[in-house]
Amino acid sequence: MESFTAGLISLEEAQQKMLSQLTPVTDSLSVPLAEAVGRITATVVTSPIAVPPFDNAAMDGYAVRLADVSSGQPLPVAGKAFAGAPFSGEWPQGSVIRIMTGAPVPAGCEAVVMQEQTETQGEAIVITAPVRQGQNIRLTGDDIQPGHVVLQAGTRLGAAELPLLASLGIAQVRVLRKLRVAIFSTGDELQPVGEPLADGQIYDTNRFAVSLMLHKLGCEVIDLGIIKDDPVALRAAFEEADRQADVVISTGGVSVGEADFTKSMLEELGAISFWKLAIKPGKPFAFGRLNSSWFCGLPGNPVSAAVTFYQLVQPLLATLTGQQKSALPSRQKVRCASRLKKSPGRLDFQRGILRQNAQGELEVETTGMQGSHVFSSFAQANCFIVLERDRGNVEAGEWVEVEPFNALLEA
Ligand SMILES: Nc1nc2c(c(=O)[nH]1)N[C@H]1C(S)=C(S)[C@@H](COP(=O)(O)OP(=O)(O)OC[C@H]3O[C@@H](n4cnc5c(N)ncnc54)[C@H](O)[C@@H]3O)O[C@H]1N2
Ligand code: MOO
Ligand SMILES: [Mg+2]
Repeated sequence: MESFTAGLISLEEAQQKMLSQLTPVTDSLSVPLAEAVGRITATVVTSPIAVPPFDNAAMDGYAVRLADVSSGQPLPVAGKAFAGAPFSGEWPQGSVIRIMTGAPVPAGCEAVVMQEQTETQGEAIVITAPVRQGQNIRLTGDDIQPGHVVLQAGTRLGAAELPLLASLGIAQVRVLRKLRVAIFSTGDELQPVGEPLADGQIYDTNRFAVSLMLHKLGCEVIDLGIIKDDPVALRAAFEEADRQADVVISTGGVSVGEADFTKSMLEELGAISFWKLAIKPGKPFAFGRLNSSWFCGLPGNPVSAAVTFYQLVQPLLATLTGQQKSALPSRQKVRCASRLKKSPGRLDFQRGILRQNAQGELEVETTGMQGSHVFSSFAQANCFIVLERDRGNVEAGEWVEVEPFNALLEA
């Protein structure tokens, strides 16, 4: 292990230290379903009704009584039941009711026979297959009973959850207030996108990336812009961000250079929880507490900023909103089709393309240059290749762990 990586804390230790300090927000509001996409439930949601709300037919066919069927005689059709227009008349013994899928079954119905298992004889039908008690009847409440918990608190509402609530007639849902996240990037060299570049300047990638990911995660973003590498300006930005936000995220200036003031500012205005992790990229990530907000100092290199956002800020925000499903991504082992360069000492998040090879097996290939300033190879990737801290170079054909990107990084 390289000596200058010896004192770095592991990603797991950092995540544990960070997440164990957090208390989820509880302020909530009630919003209409159509405005709830991406929001997080503040309470459990229970069903006000049974689903299905009445016994109904699962097939187009005939509602029957078993005693009538056993006679084997042709059975006259005594009426019709449609979804939305139940049969309401008298149902004479020795007859059947024509019924459509979703229609309430008439009182006394013991089975629904699908029409393909019948033959018509004038005004009557003959059943051509055995009939079982209860067949093709969807019973009241067999999906959901009234009062049943359909969503836990801390559930992100998306295209599966919101239609479920709609199916229960729930028009409003109680959700957590949005987290307020203040962001700024630091660096004398940074220009906002859309401005011409002067000598020595580069475009501000990180604020754009961080803001975009925060919006995707349903946060309210307070964008404080680009802050110069100047302690006075930086202090003002820290204080303003702390006043306004639950979480403050800066990028850049978190290493040890002569224009890197982020860590000393955090020490001066708050308290550092940890700094410097055994991960690559993202080593100088800093986490701590300001007056009334949590602070994450992301490294300036754009891939480092994106990786630390993904691996640390994402679970932080999930925990602050009490989310049940862990935001920590899952990993799997696949064969690596490329040779990978790696020095022991840090857990490496290389960028890869996970795909099926000609034999139908999953394999991963590198996206090429892996420097923490090389955003182009990040943009081609669909997964991280996660290489253990002590591991050295990887030869083609070796097994590696991959972590497919979740929805945060996918289009
Ligand atoms: N002597 C050492 N030097 C460095 C170390 C170290 O351990 N010892 N760590 C290196 C690592 S690892 C990283 S990562 C970087 C982190 O640097 P900072 O967080 O201090 O960031 P800056 O110095 O401000 O910038 C680094 C790099 O990234 C560019 N940058 C910054 N902000 C943006 C932005 N918003 N958009 C696009 N690019 C940005 C900046 O121009 C620099 O090129 O430190 C290493 N050094
Ligand atoms: O940790 Mo730095 O992000 O290796 O480039
Ligand atoms: Mg620096």
